[in-house]
Amino acid sequence: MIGLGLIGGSIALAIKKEHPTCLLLGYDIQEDQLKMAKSLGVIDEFVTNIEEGIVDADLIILAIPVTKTEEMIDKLVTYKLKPSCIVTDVGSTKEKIVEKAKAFEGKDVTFIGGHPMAGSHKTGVEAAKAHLFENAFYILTPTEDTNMTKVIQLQNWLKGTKAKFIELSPKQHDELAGIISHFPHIIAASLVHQVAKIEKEQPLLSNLAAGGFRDITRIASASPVMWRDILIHNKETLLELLSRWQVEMDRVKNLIEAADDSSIYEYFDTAKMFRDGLPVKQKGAIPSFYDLYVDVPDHPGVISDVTGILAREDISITNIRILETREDIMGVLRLSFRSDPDRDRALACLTDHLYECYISS
Ligand SMILES: NC(=O)C1=CN([C@@H]2O[C@H](COP(=O)(O)OP(=O)(O)OC[C@H]3O[C@@H](n4cnc5c(N)ncnc54)[C@H](O)[C@@H]3O)[C@@H](O)[C@H]2O)C=CC1
Ligand SMILES: O=C(O)C(=O)Cc1ccc(O)cc1
Repeated sequence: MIGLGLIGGSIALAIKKEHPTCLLLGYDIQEDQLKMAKSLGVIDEFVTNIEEGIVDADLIILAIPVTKTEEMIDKLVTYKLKPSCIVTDVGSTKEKIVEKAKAFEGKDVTFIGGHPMAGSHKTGVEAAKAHLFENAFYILTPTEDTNMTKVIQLQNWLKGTKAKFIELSPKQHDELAGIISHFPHIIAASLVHQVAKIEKEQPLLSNLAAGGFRDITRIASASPVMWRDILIHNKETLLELLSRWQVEMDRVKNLIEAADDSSIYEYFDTAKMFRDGLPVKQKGAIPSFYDLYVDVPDHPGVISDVTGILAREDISITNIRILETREDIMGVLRLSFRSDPDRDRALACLTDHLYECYISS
């Protein structure tokens, strides 16, 4: 595993769960992440020299920022890898990476681009969870020349993620991920900038910034290094989306200037209908889509504290499960709810009580 942050760590845990006898070696430019990964049992051993780690590897996973992934591919191409080795990545963009990986062609190495479509605004191996990708889509971008046996082998390595594998072309991936993931991160950061600027004249503002503002800007707390790289990689898609967004904002501006009440109502109503109809809310969706994960300290009474908070708010839990509790580290509670709004309310009130909560899709 090259890169032992949130995603590398989570994938390593998921692989180890399904393939307990494999030897999992880790490499990272931050030695403290490596030591932490080893002491948390995320990897078996770490190496401080990449070549030493990869020489015998059946599978190499790149879990580093996307521009660094390109640089790493340049480096790996110059090394002698084990015959039949699979190289994959987890980067949030695919076109540039898959293009770069064409350099493996003609060698006995298969590169398959990958992107687990779940995560969090947190970084670092301490935040890694084996169940992070459960029920999430995991996009693979094999090319026409990719041997399908290798794709199946890779899916088998990654089985413990419990993700749903789908295949897309790198171009389609970047367009879709641009719309539903990359662009919202720009909007979230820009909303925060707007508040930060106005706060200079209105110091009360950030104290008042609660509820909806916190919900919509959670992702602005994500890693600036990672998002800088994603914007650089997906430039064309994002510039196109920004142009469309400006048109959309002009439309809203006109509606407000004209105090056009029925059109303003329509604006919110059609957005609500579309959002409420997103697949996670369709009947028959897997109930675990309404799961909420809560980090809890490993001490007695914590479960009744969490359930008590929800009971006082009249929020019903349909299932509760304790995941991966080990001594001395945080445990994780998986709470299931009947609906998305119930889960949203639970997230808000548990966060108010200082519990770290996250949704894994
Ligand atoms: N954070 C998220 O929610 C998701 C992130 N991704 C992708 O996963 C990749 C990793 O992101 P995270 O794990 O979230 O970030 P992270 O910041 O938690 O971890 C990245 C790790 O890579 C290491 N690193 C950086 N450059 C390196 C290099 N040249 N060689 C070795 N190690 C290096 C860092 O020291 C760090 O430990 C990124 O490409 C990101 O686009 C994909 C899905 C979700
Ligand atoms: O925190 C969130 O909700 C995210 O959006 C996580 C995320 C970040 C990057 C990805 O490529 C995929 C998922």
